[in-house]
Amino acid sequence: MSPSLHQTISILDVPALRMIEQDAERDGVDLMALAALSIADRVSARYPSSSCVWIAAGVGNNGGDALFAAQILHQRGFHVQCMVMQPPVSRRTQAALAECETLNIPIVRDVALLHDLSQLKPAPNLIIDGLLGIGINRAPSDELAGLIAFLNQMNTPILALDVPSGLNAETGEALGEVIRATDTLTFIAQKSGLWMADGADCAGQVLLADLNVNKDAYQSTAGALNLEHDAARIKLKRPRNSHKGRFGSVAVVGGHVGMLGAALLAGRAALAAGAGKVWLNVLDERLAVDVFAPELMIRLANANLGDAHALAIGMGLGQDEAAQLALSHALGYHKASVLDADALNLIAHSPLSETYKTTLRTRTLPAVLTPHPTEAARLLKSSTLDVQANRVAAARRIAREFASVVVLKGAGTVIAHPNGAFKINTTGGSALAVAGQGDVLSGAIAALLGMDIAPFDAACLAVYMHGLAGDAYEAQANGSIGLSASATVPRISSVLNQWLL
Ligand SMILES: NC(=O)C1=CN([C@@H]2O[C@H](COP(=O)(O)OP(=O)(O)OC[C@H]3O[C@@H](n4cnc5c(N)ncnc54)[C@H](O)[C@@H]3O)[C@@H](O)[C@H]2O)[C@@H](O)CC1
Ligand SMILES: [K+]
Repeated sequence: MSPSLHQTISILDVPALRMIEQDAERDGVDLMALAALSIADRVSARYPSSSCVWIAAGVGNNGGDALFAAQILHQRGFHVQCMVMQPPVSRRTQAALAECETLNIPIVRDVALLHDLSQLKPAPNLIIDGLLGIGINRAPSDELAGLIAFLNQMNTPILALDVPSGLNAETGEALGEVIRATDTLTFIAQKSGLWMADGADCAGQVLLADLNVNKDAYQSTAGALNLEHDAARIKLKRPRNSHKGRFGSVAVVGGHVGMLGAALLAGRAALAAGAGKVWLNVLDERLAVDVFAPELMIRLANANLGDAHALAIGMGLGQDEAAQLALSHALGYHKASVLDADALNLIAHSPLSETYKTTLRTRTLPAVLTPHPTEAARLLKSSTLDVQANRVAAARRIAREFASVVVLKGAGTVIAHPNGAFKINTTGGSALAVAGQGDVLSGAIAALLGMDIAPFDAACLAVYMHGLAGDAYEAQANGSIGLSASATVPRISSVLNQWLL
């Protein structure tokens, strides 16, 4: 999707959407009519009125949106074919169906007839999915699942209404068979499930029809999409009259025997993201120089860290006693810090675990923790499945419990602030799902922290830029395979420079 830049696009949860629905009803605002008009306008803008549109409607108000849109499209001359497998339970949807009947819009009511329908000519140019919206509360029944599977295999663009049917709007979890949409036209506000977990693959291009609802009074979840960031841009702009001392310095603490690569990647990424100076404080004493990045200054893990503005701790750190001492040493400096990998594992489970937690909780400047789902599960003493089942809730809980900014990586990276605010990232894809990308991201976050960008902003911006680097690769390579973490490093500089133009 390409939401307009430099504005906050808020995410609402289902209770907030329900409140809006009730308030609109009380005030006599017909949101369903507005939704139907926005659907019809979207279709009219993309397809000539000679097009054939199949419209699948469910028993709830999602089906009502679809059936009222069917009427408008029919009146505009589109060749409309509705599918209503079960009698509507929603009063408005019942009324919409009755009006479709009055207008003699063809309606298929028996799933067994679908096979015949697939033989119909003309074939559809577009399928509109109004089967299930935010009211889904169980996996689609066999009959519904059959219809969803049938529509998915039609090889026809699908416009999902509000949410692809079968998807949990908040968690992004597919509850069973789920519509794989080309586009999703979502109403009133963004939903987190459209951007994460299965939603990242099922929602397609996400478009927002806000139905003119003023959402200020309903921001219960304090969530938003992670887009570009004007405040950080000001900090990153470089006057001609500059010197390296103005751009902050970073120390990477990690790189135990056999795991030096992680520290090297983080260090190189910090340089690529604009850090003025970067040290590698490593546990493997044998590393004298990075011949591919000789500007990295190498010293031992327990060396003085007082000269660094920001620390990246944990990349290839290991978990032995030396690693624990290095973590204690680094945390003792109370610098702006990003903690990843083994630093997180040691915080979750080690003899010094409670000490580390207390240090994090008593910091004046929150640290940034960057767990992947399994590391998040260790921090929460739960399971990876539980974390993935509600990524926003997991990220917010870690942020609260550890008084830290949290970057929960994965499809739909969640950035959570200890005060409950969160963002869901809108860039990046499977190109970044390879070894070493976490080290690159941590290095980039540390570079921004070193420039005195606030932890939550630094995390949001680095995640966004890292995702853009992945997207640029996918566009260039026509696919997501083959981007190494090392090759991502120079792309971080490219996207930052382009963004600062
Ligand atoms: N919230 C709002 O203010 C607005 C909502 N609108 C639409 O209304 C939708 C929400 O309407 P509803 O609350 O009626 O919810 P849905 O249209 O999602 O449907 C809920 C109904 O489906 C049933 N159901 C749930 N899971 C099922 C399953 N797996 N298989 C079969 N049936 C299942 C439920 O028992 C309930 O009867 C939104 O997604 C949106 O499309 C729009 O009209 C615009 C305004
Ligand atoms: K839907």
